[in-house]
Amino acid sequence: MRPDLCLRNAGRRYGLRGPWVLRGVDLAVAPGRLVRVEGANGSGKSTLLRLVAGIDAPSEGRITARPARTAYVPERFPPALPFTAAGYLRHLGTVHGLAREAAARAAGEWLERLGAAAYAETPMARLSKGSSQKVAVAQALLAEPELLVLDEAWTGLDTEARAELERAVAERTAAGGSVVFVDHDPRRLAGLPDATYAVRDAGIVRQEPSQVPDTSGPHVLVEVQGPPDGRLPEDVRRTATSAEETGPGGYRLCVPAPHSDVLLRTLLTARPPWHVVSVTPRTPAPQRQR
Ligand SMILES: Nc1ncnc2c1ncn2[C@@H]1O[C@H](COP(=O)(O)OP(=O)(O)OP(=O)(O)O)[C@@H](O)[C@H]1O
Repeated sequence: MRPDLCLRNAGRRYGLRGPWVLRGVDLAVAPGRLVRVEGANGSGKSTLLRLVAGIDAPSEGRITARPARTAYVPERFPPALPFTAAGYLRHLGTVHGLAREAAARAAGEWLERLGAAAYAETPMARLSKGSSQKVAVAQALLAEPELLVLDEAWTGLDTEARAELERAVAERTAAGGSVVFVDHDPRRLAGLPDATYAVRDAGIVRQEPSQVPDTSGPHVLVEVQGPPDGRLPEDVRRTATSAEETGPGGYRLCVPAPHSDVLLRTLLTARPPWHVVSVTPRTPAPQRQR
């Protein structure tokens, strides 16, 4: 099992005498964990994420056990690169260690998943802001990162691509990857993070988990049947907003719609596999998030 990524007494300031943006930060991120970072404008969220991702080094303290396959979506992506979208992704794929063919395949798959296949051969400098953001997201997902760091990565994406990125996050954590993210929308992945930290006064403060799970946004109800003494897989318990026992080995799960694919795959590939009795949208249908 991969060790936790750890920040130990980490501090960062810009310039030799600049004020400390972060100081004395201790943070551990375990495999498979989803961590949200929040805080006021200019509090140091991006600084913390750059340290976690290894884009920037701490001015003091240490960071240990960052996985080799770490990927990062920056808050601002440089779009004026001398590549086409697919060319850039193929290049990044090989930088991330993929063979050329695997990089080309992954580039195509992610452009397709994010709804940007039509722009594959468009020069990066000519992409719209939204398409450019899709490329920024695709480059991070290409090589199945063990640590994925997302700084406002949803900003600028259309509704479908936002949902796809939520699915990709669920896939990463289900596969044992860690995800650390900042998003201005408090509903983003609501109810799913294993921990939330607020950046405040140059430190981080762990936030208490909300007592009431956030059930806003589209959900689906999944009825499943396992062996009579079957325990729901841990990943399924974490992904579901609620799990009501309906009989020996039977459960009615309520799950945020973007995570239903991953939840179903986890159940169907469990040993022994679970039987999925029904999958229905939760009614009354909540308002679609815009
Ligand atoms: N490269 C840099 N050089 C100098 N100062 C910087 C640099 N990057 C960030 N800062 C300063 O560090 C502080 C924290 O910035 P940071 O971008 O980490 O905060 P943030 O919480 O992500 O902000 P926002 O919510 O506005 O994106 C700010 O005062 C900012 O001006």
